[in-house]
Amino acid sequence: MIKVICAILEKQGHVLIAQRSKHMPEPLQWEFPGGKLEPNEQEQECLIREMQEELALAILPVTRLEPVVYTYPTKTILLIPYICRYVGGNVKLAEHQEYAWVLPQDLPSYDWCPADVPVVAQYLQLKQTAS
Ligand SMILES: Nc1nc2c([nH]c(=O)n2[C@@H]2O[C@H](COP(=O)(O)OP(=O)(O)OP(=O)(O)O)[C@@H](O)[C@H]2O)c(=O)[nH]1
Repeated sequence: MIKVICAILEKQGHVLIAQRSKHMPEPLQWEFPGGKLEPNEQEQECLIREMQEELALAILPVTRLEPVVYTYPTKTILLIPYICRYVGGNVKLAEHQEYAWVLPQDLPSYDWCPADVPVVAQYLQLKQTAS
């Protein structure tokens, strides 16, 4: 099973989401940015590296959410989300087609990678409980 770490990056009440390019698996679907855990890498370390490589952003992982297992036709992934704090930088896209800073309540209206749908639900549930 492939472990994928993704960031729910919060900044000023908005959350960063990214659209996969048409050349990537799951083309044009939206995701929480991140990537595959490399051998001998800690989850938080992976996320910090991926956010720098893919978006030129410095972040700090804060809260680990419940991982989601999802089976695509050719692979099974374990998607591990972290709520993250923005530290610095301006978004510079290296791989994605598009990005957006969106209000939490608008998250469900995007065309998500299927593995992310329960992550969005979990995040909104957590926000509701916290407020
Ligand atoms: N980064 C990220 N990947 C996700 C999410 N949801 C989801 O299903 N994935 C899947 O997890 C897999 C690994 O993500 P990745 O960004 O490192 O993968 P990739 O296939 O583009 O990388 P690669 O070309 O280096 O193998 C992809 O198949 C991607 O579609 C998500 O929210 N964030």
